[in-house]
Amino acid sequence: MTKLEGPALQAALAQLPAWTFDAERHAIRRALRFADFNAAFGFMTRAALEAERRDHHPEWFNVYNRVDILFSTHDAGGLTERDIAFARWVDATAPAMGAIDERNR
Ligand SMILES: C[C@H](O)[C@H](O)[C@H]1CNC2=NC(N)=NC(=O)C2=N1
Repeated sequence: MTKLEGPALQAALAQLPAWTFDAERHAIRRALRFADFNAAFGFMTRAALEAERRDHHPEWFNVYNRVDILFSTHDAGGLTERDIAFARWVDATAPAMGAIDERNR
């Protein structure tokens, strides 16, 4: 899987307005907030099963109702289409489970 660079990277990021690009990590981040720990962990459980299915795993951090997600393809040293695809899954799944973006608080 090729690391996304240049115009291909810009085009991919343009499809993911809810995510921020971390240039240092060559990764994307999204900070979610749920109603409570149960809702946050429910999302994480679904995401964990999805990660296993994809063989593609997030770096993430959870405290109570917050889930901070970072996607990067470790084997490629940066962002690939696999991260973009999983980010789209998060975008389709998290709002339906009550998530809102942490910065909108
Ligand atoms: C052996 C195994 O398939 C690899 O280590 C996979 C597992 N999950 C992974 N997840 C992520 N985010 N990046 C990887 O490079 C990666 N590699």
